[in-house]
Amino acid sequence: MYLVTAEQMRRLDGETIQRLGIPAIALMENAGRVIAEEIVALCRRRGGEGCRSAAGWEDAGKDAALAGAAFQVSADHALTLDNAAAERWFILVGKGNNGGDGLAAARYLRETGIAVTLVYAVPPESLSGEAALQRDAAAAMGLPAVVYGRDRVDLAECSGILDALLGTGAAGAPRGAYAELIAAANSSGKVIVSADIPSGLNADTGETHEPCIHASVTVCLAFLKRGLLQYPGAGAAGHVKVRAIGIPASLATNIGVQVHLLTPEVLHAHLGVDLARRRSPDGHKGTYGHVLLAAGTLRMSGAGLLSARAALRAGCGLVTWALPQKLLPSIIGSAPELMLADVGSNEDGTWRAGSVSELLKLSKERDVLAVGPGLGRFEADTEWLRNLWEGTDCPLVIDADALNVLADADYKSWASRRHPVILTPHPGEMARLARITTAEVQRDRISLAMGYAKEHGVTLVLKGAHTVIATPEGQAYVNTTGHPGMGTGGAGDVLTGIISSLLAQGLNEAQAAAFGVYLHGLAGERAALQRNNPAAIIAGDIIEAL
Ligand SMILES: NC(=O)C1=CN([C@@H]2O[C@H](COP(=O)(O)OP(=O)(O)OC[C@H]3O[C@@H](n4cnc5c(N)ncnc54)[C@H](O)[C@@H]3O)[C@@H](O)[C@H]2O)[C@H](O)CC1
Ligand SMILES: [K+]
Repeated sequence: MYLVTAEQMRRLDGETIQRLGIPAIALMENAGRVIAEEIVALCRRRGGEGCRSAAGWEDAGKDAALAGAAFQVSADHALTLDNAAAERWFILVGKGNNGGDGLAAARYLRETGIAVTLVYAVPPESLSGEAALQRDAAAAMGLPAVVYGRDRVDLAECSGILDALLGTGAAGAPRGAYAELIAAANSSGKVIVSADIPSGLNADTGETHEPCIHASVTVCLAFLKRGLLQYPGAGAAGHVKVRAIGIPASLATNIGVQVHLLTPEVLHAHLGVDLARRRSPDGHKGTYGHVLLAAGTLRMSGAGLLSARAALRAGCGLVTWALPQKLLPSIIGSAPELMLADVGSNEDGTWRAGSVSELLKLSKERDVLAVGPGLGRFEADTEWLRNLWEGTDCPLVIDADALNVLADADYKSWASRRHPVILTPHPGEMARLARITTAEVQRDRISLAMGYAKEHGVTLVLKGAHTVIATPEGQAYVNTTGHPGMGTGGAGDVLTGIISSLLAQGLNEAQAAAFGVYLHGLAGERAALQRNNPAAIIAGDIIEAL
């Protein structure tokens, strides 16, 4: 599934209308219809109607077939509601096409028997184009209408509100009547369904203006808008339903949309990942790759252990953990499946810059080098990392403290590598890398990750809610697995282990980063189910759930 910006949506809209010749009003009709369907579905869930209607329809079909009927008259199930008379919806209508969608939805809702009242944010005469056609159709159908500011309206006097004030054409914070209606809708305490995006949301960045609708459901039209996956917008959108309105998905490829929702389908069809993870019957531990991990200090030995164990659980054949000598006594025996490589250490258990020659030697017979978890900082660490960057002939995964080393270096001047680099920063580490604040990182994670990956020629995994994976070629994937309970010490170390393991097994950098992030989140979800509470999980549980 594609994620688009408002600008890309305009182009897709234009292509459909101009190149395919589908009239704009047809798209708007489809939009109105699917919005109405989602409102009916919501009313059904609320009224406890469940699947009764669906079963009834099926039975009627069966009866007709048994009776040998030549034709069958049935209600439009998606727009049928048993308790319609109990529903009264306000439709908040803006001046643009978002308002037009709302007007179309109002007509469909009225047909189900739901009482609807149009609440115009602007005088209806100011609507134009397709929205004006919808205004006239609604008026011809006799739908009651009020104009905000001119007529009295109490938004609490309804069972639900459709927010069709502002969509992808909005610019800046809602003004005037729009702002007042949004504030009134939010404080009404009524369920709110947003058409396309919550009004007041920046469709691209996910920033919420003051005020912004807080929806229970957002019926997103045609393609997911990036802002619905980025916080705080993702929180304001509630449950997001993406519904087709007649714009072919293939157009997104034509106009060069490069951001995808990370689903099994995208992993398989777009990235070419073998989700079944078949292993060859005559494979052996050498077949599945060997990870070299440089991690851990006396104070943070657990980080290395978590990465190493996660790598093994994710399926690679062998893991060698290179670690400071002082750590050895406490680690020996704690993970018998691992191979340990003593690279010496300073008195206090920290890394020695001289360990680099040993690492370079070890890396020659390994398939991946992962550096950083629990590494700490040490003297001449920039030169140490530079040597690994320039001297290793295998993919490199850089995490945690090694990212901070990188942030201090002018690494764009380092020799280019034949093999890929994957960086896995959390927002704080990303801020140091990009030399901006964490708030600036979070403002538009997708654009930032895409820009950084392209500029620096790395595959970037920007962690956090909806982790973003960006490739140097300009593709990006936004993850949906995982939950806030995974914000726990060591979860990132586990991810580094998983990604490194997948690289060792022969996946390319985009596949390993995307599939690794996806699996990590899925394992976190499974661990939360096993524990009965997301907050209770610890990093080790994620490994065991893999
Ligand atoms: N993309 C599609 O294929 C389809 C989209 N549909 C819907 O159309 C909207 C986008 O419509 P557009 O007319 O471009 O813009 P809006 O309705 O979002 O609003 C523009 C309108 O609002 C006024 N305005 C803009 N910013 C503000 C502000 N900050 N405060 C107050 N007023 C503002 C301005 O005057 C403009 O006139 C999309 O989201 C879909 O819902 C189609 O209906 C189906 C096809
Ligand atoms: K809206």
